[in-house]
Parts: sequence; structure tokens; C-alpha cells
Amino acid sequence: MEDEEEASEEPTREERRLSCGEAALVGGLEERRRTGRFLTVHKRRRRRLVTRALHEHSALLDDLHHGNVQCVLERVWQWPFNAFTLDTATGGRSLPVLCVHLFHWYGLMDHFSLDVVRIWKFFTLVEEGYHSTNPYHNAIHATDVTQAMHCFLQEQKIREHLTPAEVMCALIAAVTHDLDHPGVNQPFLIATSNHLAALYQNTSVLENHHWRSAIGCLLESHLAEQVSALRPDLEKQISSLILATDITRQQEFLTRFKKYLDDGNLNMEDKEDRHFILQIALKCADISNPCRPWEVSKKWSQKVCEEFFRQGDYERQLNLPVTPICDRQSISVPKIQAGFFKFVVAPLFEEWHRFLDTSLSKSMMKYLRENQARWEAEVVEETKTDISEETEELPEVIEEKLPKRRHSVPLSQRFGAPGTSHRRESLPEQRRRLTLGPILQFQEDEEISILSSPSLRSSDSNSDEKPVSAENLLPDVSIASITSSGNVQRLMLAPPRLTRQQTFPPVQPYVRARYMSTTAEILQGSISSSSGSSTDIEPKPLIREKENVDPDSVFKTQKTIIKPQFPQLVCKQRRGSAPVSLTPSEALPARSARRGSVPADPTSIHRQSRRCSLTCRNLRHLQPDWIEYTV
Ligand SMILES: Nc1ncnc2c1ncn2[C@@H]1O[C@@H]2COP(=O)(O)O[C@H]2[C@H]1O
Ligand SMILES: [Zn+2]
Repeated sequence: MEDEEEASEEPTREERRLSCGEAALVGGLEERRRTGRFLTVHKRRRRRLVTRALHEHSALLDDLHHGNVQCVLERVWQWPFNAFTLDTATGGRSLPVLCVHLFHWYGLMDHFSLDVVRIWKFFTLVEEGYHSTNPYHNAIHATDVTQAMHCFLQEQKIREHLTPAEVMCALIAAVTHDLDHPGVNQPFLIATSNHLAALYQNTSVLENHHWRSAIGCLLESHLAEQVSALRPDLEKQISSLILATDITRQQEFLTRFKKYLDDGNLNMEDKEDRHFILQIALKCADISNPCRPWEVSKKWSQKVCEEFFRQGDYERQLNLPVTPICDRQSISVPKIQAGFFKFVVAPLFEEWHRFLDTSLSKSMMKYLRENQARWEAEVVEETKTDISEETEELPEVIEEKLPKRRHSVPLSQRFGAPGTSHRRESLPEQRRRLTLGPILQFQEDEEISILSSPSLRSSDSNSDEKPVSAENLLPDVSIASITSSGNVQRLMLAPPRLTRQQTFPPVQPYVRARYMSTTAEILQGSISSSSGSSTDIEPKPLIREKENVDPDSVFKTQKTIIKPQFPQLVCKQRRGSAPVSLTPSEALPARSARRGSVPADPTSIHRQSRRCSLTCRNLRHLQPDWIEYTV
């Protein structure tokens, strides 16, 4: 036996042909094989014991975990749905569990003869494409929006007219509508010279990226092959639905929707009108969290604000003007919510209710009003506290302070650690205009003004700062999302404790390949722009691709464009929106690179293991020059 083991340590012919990374992998497998016998014994013993236990106590045969999931899924058509509960019941896999369930429920598998394995693969890829470290834009948000969409699809006015293809598009668009969201908004990507902003010419940057990523998943899961006849229409519809979720286009859609309702000329027999209603449905689903029961709604509110505040923290650290809605030091969660509910959600849902006029729409409006009243009451409470704080101060001090910004926390705490929530009031003149959301600005006269300008607004506190550009953010920044190699070089020369922010794309090459192959398809012109929408910008080609793009060719082509800058160092980086600390001493060899948002932690082990085969397959592509580009 010893001889056998010694012999097995000799490199085989196959091993000799392997690259370094692959050899390490095979080595790992060999390691397992050697210890495998031991493990097998363990497994056998355990299995016997479990079987015996089940036999003796038949009640244990009931799969509790499965039972919980079934219980939640049975209520999936009800509006007071809690995506967090489903996520807990499914062990963090709410997205594929819900979607596969819905595909079954709608009979889409049978209708389109879809392979269940490919369906699972597709939804697993989608799930993995969401950044679990985003407080809000993660897979649970996708689950929540998909469930809302499912509720809307059940409404008679909609249901009786939809074709199976339209149902499938609506569900896919809902679940992929924020795919690979970096947790920061478009102006941030523009201000930090993210390559996505350049690729999509600063227009619907995220939404263009989301739908292309969705098509990437369809291709990689080989689901696209199964619906090849439908594919052009499918892609067109999915892209157009996702592009409609660009919140800066809210007014455009609302005006059109109102006109349809006023004129009464919506014809659900007409394909274009049905598509428009699906666009509105997805928009409503996307911002439907204020219409959920208070406990669920409040949780979403806190999560979305946490994500805004994180962005504000990044902006502060980058010396960028802090987007007012993202400034934890000057705006509170209740204020953000009260404004968002009143100026964004209510106007859309009022029209949606006018269109549906059912018990569902009544119920949503009821929750919306109740929740809105709660947030407004909290704002009043806050104001009272602020006033009482103010009156405690000496009159002359108040007088002195009046024309200035008022801070409820000492200025020294301005650069407090992310996560600490300090609220303070703005200048009196700033109070007149409540600026909400990184995108929308609400004025006191209750009009919404859409900030379509991609450039960041200047803030008074930063007006003296040097102009915003990636160049002058360096090397004194602690977070960067910089794609130019010159900047990257400068970053690397900066003091050792650098933290960098990755917004896109993930380090893991197979995911990169997926997105790149989507881009490649687009460049071939196989995906036409959606419904003539002006926001669906054809991307400037990053690379010229051959007809059938395989990951290898993508990486090779990419390499010809991007010059190596800092070998090895970024391998520790994982994908995500949260800053990832990185010091040269922490850098790992290339084979240690993992995909994700935060440094590896034990809780992510099960997810990692699911990805393992894909990671291994592409390990040889982890060339430092390519990885560096992805940061
Ligand atoms: N409860 C909320 N409060 C404030 N903003 C929200 C809330 N829910 C959704 N949003 C914003 O509305 C946007 C809709 O599109 P996204 O999901 O991309 O990003 C969302 C957030 O920026
Ligand atoms: Zn969304």
C-alpha cells in the first residue's frame, strides 16, 4: 500500500503538461485522494448511523428545512411577502429557489421544454452575480422584486393577455434587473472614472450593464440555446424592461402612463402596450418596498440608506463632494424615507392603483400611506429633538451659529468610521430643498427634478477642493475605483495601507468571461438596441471579438490592451462594493484569487465550494495583468 502511495506521488504525464496553477490544483485533489480512504470510512459510518436513526425515528424523515421553504413558497402570491424570511428558510438561496418555483408554477419548463439543470445553472449564476456585501442591492432585493412582479402578473388585467414568452421575460428581467450592482450609483462611477461609465457613455450605465450581464448568464447556462428561436425577441424585451428601471427616467414613464390612463387608450391586446405595462410593473416592483408591511418595509429602508451612507463615506474618503442623500452626517433615514415615499413612490403607485384598481393595489396603497405616516412622524420627532437641543444653547451662541451649518455631532467626528450614524441638520437654505437619493432631487414645491447631469454636484464644504478627477484623487486616497493604468501605478506607490474599491468586474475569471462574452456578442451586433430606446447605448468596443468568443480568447485579447502594472498584488482582491483592505504584505499568489466582495470569511465556504469547479477550470487565466485591469 505504501508503494502505491509513493508511486502516486510521481507526477503523471498529464500533470507534467499542466500549468503551475493547475498542478497545484491537481496536487490538492491528490491530497484529498490520499486522505480519501480515511474520509470514506467516516462517511460510511456516518451514513449508516443516520439511516439507522431515520429508521428508528420516522418523524425525522420529515425534512424540516424543506418544509419551511414550502411553507413560505405557498404564500408567494400574497403581497405581505417577506423575502428575508425566504432567504433564511433557504439558507441564503432565496433567488434560485423562488425563480425555479415560479418557472414551474407558470409551466414555463414544459412550455419551452427547458432543461431543469440549465434553469438551475442560470439562476445560480444570477445569484452569484449579485454582491452579497451590498446592504441593499443584493440577491434578496432581486428575490423581493421578482415576487412583487409575480404578484402583478397575477392581476387579471395583465394575466389574461400575457403570452408565456412575456411571462418568462418579465420574470427574468425582474430577477436580473440589478445584476452585478456595485452598490454605488452612476454619478459615483462617472466621478471615479469607472470603465463602465465610459463603456456606456455615462447613460443608464448600471442598467445597461445589468441587462448585458443577464444575457451573459443566459449564454453561460446554455439556456439561450434552448430558446434560440425566441432569442432575439427575448433579449430585446429583457433589455428594454431593465432599462426602464433607470430611476432617472421615472418622469418620462410616469407622464406616458398618465396620458394612457387619461386618454383610456391602453390596449392590452397590443403587444407594445403590454410591454409598456410590463415596464411599469417592473418599475413598481423595483420600488415596492415602501408598500410592504411596516416590519418588512422598514428593513428595506434601513438597508437602502445604509448603502447610500456607505457611498457617502467613500466619497468623503475620496475627497469627492458628498452626495447629500448619502451623507450620514447631514440627513437621517426618516428624512430620506419621507421624501422618497412622497415624491417618488406615491406618484407612481397612485397611477398603478388607477390602472389596476384591485384589492392588491388598495392593499399596497394602504401600506404605503401607513408607512409614510410613520416616517413623517419620526421626522417630526427628530425636529422636536433638534429644536430642544437648540434651545438649550446660549442665545448668543445660537445667533452666532445661525448663518452656518448646524452640526448635531462635533465636527471632529465628521470622518467617523462607516457605520456610525451621526445626524445633523443642514443650513437653513439647504432645508428648503430636500435632496433625496443619489439620483433624484425633491423640491419643496413637490416637483421632482431629475439630476440627469452625470457630473457630481458640488457641495459647499468641498467647493474649494481641486476639481474631481481620478488623477488628483491619488495617491492620498484610501479607496479608488480607477481603471487607468497610470493611476493604478500611482496608487501602488502610495502609503502601504491602501484600500481600494472594486465596483466591477469580479476578479473571478469565469464571471469576467461571461460579461465579456456578452459584450462580444453585442459587438457582433447580435443584440439590437431595445425598443429604440435612446438610453440603450451601444458600448464602445473594448475588444474586437471573433464570432464565437471563448473565455481564452477574451483574456488574450484583453491582455493586448491592458499593460501589466502590478503583478500579484490584486489577487487578494475580491469583487464587491465594500472597500477591501490590501497591503502588499497581504497579497496572495495568483492561485489564491477568489471572487467576492469582502475578504474570505468562513461563512462563505459553502458558496465557494459551489463555484469551485468553475474557478478551477479557469485558473490558468489568472494572469496578473488581466486581474489588475479588473480592479
Ligand atoms: N426605501 C427606499 N428609500 C430610498 N430610496 C430607495 C428606496 N427603495 C429604493 N430606492 C431607490 O430607488 C432605486 C430604484 O432602482 P434601484 O433598485 O437600482 O435603486 C433604488 C434606490 O436607489
Ligand atoms: Zn432594484
